[in-house]
Amino acid sequence: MKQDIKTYNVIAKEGLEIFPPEKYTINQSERPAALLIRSQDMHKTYFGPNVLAIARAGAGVNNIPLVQASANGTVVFNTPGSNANAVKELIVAMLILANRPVVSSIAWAKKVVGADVSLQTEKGKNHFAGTELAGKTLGVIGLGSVGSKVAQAAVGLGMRVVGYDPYISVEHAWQLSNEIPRADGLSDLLPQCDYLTIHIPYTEKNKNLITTQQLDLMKPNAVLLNYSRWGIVNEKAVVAALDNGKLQKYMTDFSSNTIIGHPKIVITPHIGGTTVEAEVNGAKMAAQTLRKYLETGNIVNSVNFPTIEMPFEAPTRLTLIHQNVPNMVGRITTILADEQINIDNMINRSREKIAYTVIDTGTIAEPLLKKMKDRLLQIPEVIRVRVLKK
Ligand SMILES: NC(=O)c1ccc[n+]([C@@H]2O[C@H](COP(=O)([O-])OP(=O)(O)OC[C@H]3O[C@@H](n4cnc5c(N)ncnc54)[C@H](O)[C@@H]3O)[C@@H](O)[C@H]2O)c1
Ligand SMILES: O=C(O)[C@H](O)COP(=O)(O)O
Repeated sequence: MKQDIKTYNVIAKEGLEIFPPEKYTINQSERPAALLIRSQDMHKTYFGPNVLAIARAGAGVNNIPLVQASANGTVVFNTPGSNANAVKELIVAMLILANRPVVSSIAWAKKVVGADVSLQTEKGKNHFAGTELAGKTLGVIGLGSVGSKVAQAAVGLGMRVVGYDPYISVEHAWQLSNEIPRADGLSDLLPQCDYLTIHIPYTEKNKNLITTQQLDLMKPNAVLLNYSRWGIVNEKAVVAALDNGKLQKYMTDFSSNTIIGHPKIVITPHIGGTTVEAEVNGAKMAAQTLRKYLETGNIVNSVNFPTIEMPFEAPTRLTLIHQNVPNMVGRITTILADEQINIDNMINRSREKIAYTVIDTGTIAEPLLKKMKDRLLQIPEVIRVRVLKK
């Protein structure tokens, strides 16, 4: 039977083409096997326990109720790094726009007409003097896929860059040149910055990471950029800091009624990852990850399940999602032994409260397969059992 993939938001066709029509339908069923989304607010969008997986084409997963998904046995994926270059390029543009009056000078130049246009523009350009980035200090909070690229690009622009990420991955640390010192904490970083850019996920812990106390530590006249998420920066504190002249400018991808219309705030409409290339990258990565999970049970790039990659070589594969409690493997394998089923290969991994077991076996007759699945599902801690055939 074909499996249906339900999409929300604009998903690039290059991603949808990864699902062959002989195996999949797209948006054809009320009971989809999986969802392919971008920023759709899944806290407010019902998805039933039948949904095996949700793939987020993009980085941020704060739009997905992860605890509920894990309890359902729904694996959630994202596409790390798929839009990092797009965000990096926009940050470079915003850094330049912060102190070069490009937009206002273009608007002015449009209005200068007449025979002496060249003379008039030459005279008027003095009103549009800016300042340069080279030699200024950029602080980067979060040195993941986006932040590490932003930091490297800023070094290329001649900026002095200081990074802060107490949880940096080894992979991202390798991508940073040794010209980028790491700050020990925000109180070390903030007083150094002429520009501060934030590239971290929205989590309970990161909510209001930048508020009055942190803004007070910043250099007078600094520029703050938030292309991470609404809520990481306290907007009321930012408006106060702009109004009392402490902060020069706030540039963000996230609009709200608190900041709209403020003369020192520049808002872009959440376009950080909105490039043709990033949308194609994200859609393809999400679709490939989903197909891998649906067809082999293997899990990569999940944000709520452990990574498991076991070559699918045997005729039958059982995948079990269960609570991470002692003796689960013992109870599962006892049932298989009872039913005289020989295990070819097996793997078990856990992540916080969830565990995942993959078992490969020879060919099993349908009635026995059904009996075994029913017995496995009777273990109270087992959330989901799938049977995959090669
Ligand atoms: N504006 C956009 O369109 C757009 C596009 C892509 C990503 N984003 C946002 O940017 C975030 C980061 O994206 P990414 O791809 O770089 O993710 P990532 O997971 O690769 O990197 C995030 C980094 O932040 C670090 N971090 C977490 N909490 C921190 C804290 N309190 N202080 C310092 N570092 C901290 C992590 O250790 C990690 O290295 C996403 O979660 C998303 O919300 C926005
Ligand atoms: O987290 C992300 O990847 C970005 O915020 C992009 O979101 P979008 O897919 O809705 O453009």
